Amino acid sequence: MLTHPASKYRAFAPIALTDRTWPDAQIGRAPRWLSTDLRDGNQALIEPMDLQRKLRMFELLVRIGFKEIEVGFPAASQVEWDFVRQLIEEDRIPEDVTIQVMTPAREELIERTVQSLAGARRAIVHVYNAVAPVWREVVFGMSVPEVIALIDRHVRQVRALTDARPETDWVLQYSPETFSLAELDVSLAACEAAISAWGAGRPIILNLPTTVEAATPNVFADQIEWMARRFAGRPEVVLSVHPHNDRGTGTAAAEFALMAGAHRVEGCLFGNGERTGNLDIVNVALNMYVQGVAPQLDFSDIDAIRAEVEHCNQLPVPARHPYAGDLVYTSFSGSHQDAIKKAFAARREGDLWAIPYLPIDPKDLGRSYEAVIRVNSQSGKGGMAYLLEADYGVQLPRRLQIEFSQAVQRAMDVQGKELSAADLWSIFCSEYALQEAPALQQRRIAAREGAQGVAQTELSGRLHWQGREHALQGSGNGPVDAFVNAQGAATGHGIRVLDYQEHAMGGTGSVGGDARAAAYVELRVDDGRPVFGVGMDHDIVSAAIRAVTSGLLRATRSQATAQHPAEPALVA
Ligand SMILES: CC(=O)SCCNC(=O)CCNC(=O)[C@H](O)C(C)(C)COP(=O)(O)OP(=O)(O)OC[C@H]1O[C@@H](n2cnc3c(N)ncnc32)[C@H](O)[C@@H]1OP(=O)(O)O
Ligand SMILES: CC(C)C(=O)C(=O)O
Repeated sequence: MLTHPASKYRAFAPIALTDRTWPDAQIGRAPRWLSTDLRDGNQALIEPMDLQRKLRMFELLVRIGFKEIEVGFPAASQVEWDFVRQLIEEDRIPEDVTIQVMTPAREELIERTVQSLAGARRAIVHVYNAVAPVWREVVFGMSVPEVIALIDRHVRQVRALTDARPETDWVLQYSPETFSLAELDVSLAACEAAISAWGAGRPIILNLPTTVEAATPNVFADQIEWMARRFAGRPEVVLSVHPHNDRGTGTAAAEFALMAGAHRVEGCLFGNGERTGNLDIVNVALNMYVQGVAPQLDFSDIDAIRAEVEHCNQLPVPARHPYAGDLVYTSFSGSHQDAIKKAFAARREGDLWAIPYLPIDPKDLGRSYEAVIRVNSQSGKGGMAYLLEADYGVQLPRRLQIEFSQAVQRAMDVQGKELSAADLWSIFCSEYALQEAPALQQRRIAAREGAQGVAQTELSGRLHWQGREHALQGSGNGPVDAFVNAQGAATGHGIRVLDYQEHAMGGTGSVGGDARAAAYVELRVDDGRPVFGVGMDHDIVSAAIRAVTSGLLRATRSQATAQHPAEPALVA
């Protein structure tokens, strides 16, 4: 790269429009949309669509709700011609949909283009020619007056050919190609030439492209406002824009252009198109949607639409693509997951959408919440807890989440890749000894009145504990207390319950397939550090008893590790 890029590249000159009004405007309703997937999108494909793929794309665009569809460049190839003929002859164009076809301003191509539309109810003939200096000087070798004369001649030709076919309702679209790079007065003169050759008062679409993005999108907005002022009060003129994305600002250019007075927007689904693509219509439409404006296009099943577009274009939509990529509703990082989890818990039916890090409800686009949170080394306790609750129905107390996240981090350090909900569940089951913690056999529980009329619980049973069968007997102010006392007496450990929580189980917990209840107990054993135990069983008392044995098992294991630490691993 150059140290002084100014020696090779020139800054785009700003537009002299000091009284611009567009920065204060708001987009309050959907524009007219034109999909050019079948033309500009198609001409950029490694392998342009065949008839079958073109038809699938057309039908998809109709289902989404496009009312104007550029179906091809009929003079370019047999497939393009045949497709236009197929749509017309097989009566495949819905009543409320208008097809558009494109031709350069070249006599023989215009003739064939208009012929291709024979029998259409309504059609837009789209004529273009480049108007910017490099094209005038280098590509065509034409002066400005010659360019204007060329437009006049070719639009008159379109008029004569279409007037001869009155059975079709004709609209002309004229594009000063390379508008973004051209002098505004030349573009204006080109547009005026097209209007007068087509006939003053007849419907015409003036389509202003950023054929190649050349400046920041505010400059394009200035260009559009400058042009819009010249056509104000002329209802037959529809001002359309056709942004590309060379600077990565196609979406901003389209939005600013709408604020600056454009009525219509051309683009492609997911931004397919020449080079870095055409404007991504899905992006602009859904940006509107999340501002509360109905875009009049239906993306309720975004994944099915994406799959169909990928099939037709034979190009993938990247994982980070706005609104549609695989990963765009997924958070890996702990603080994001924590905020999302809390906001979902606080959300009530009918609330405005206000979930941190999720600008749109994925369900509106047919996405589930499943992939919203995924766990890797950047994740914290909130994400793990969310996945275990969503998939296994366990509602882990906050301090247990903190304890468990350390076990997950250890697994992550070894494995170094993403952990699924099933992976987390398996770590959870082994960490809390859910399979190993024994149940109390031959359990008997009785209530009796103790001293001063205080209710007491008597508990007895048999517990298989560390290779031996213990006969347990204890009393307390409830079954958990009675069991703790009984187990402490039988095993010789001093056990204190610091916290106890329980809940009925939803989800599909796979420990004890019929588990209906979960219990979490925080214990201090023999004055060691607090540890959690977890139990799941068909009733809450059995779950609580398992939780205490799980906690005791973990505490005694960690005491053993502290007394006999493992040999330090050898570092290579
Ligand atoms: C920005 C856009 O997306 S515009 C749309 C671009 N889309 C496409 O090009 C896809 C379809 N195109 C095609 O199939 C072909 O390019 C066709 C059928 C249009 C033309 O093919 P060809 O006649 O072989 O011309 P080719 O594409 O090589 O080059 C363009 C020629 O047309 C000339 N030309 C372009 N516009 C005009 C015009 N208005 N009047 C006279 N000549 C013109 C160019 O100067 C060049 O001529 P040259 O070969 O004498 O230098
Ligand atoms: C509108 C037409 C001419 C176009 O595709 C472009 O300029 O990018």
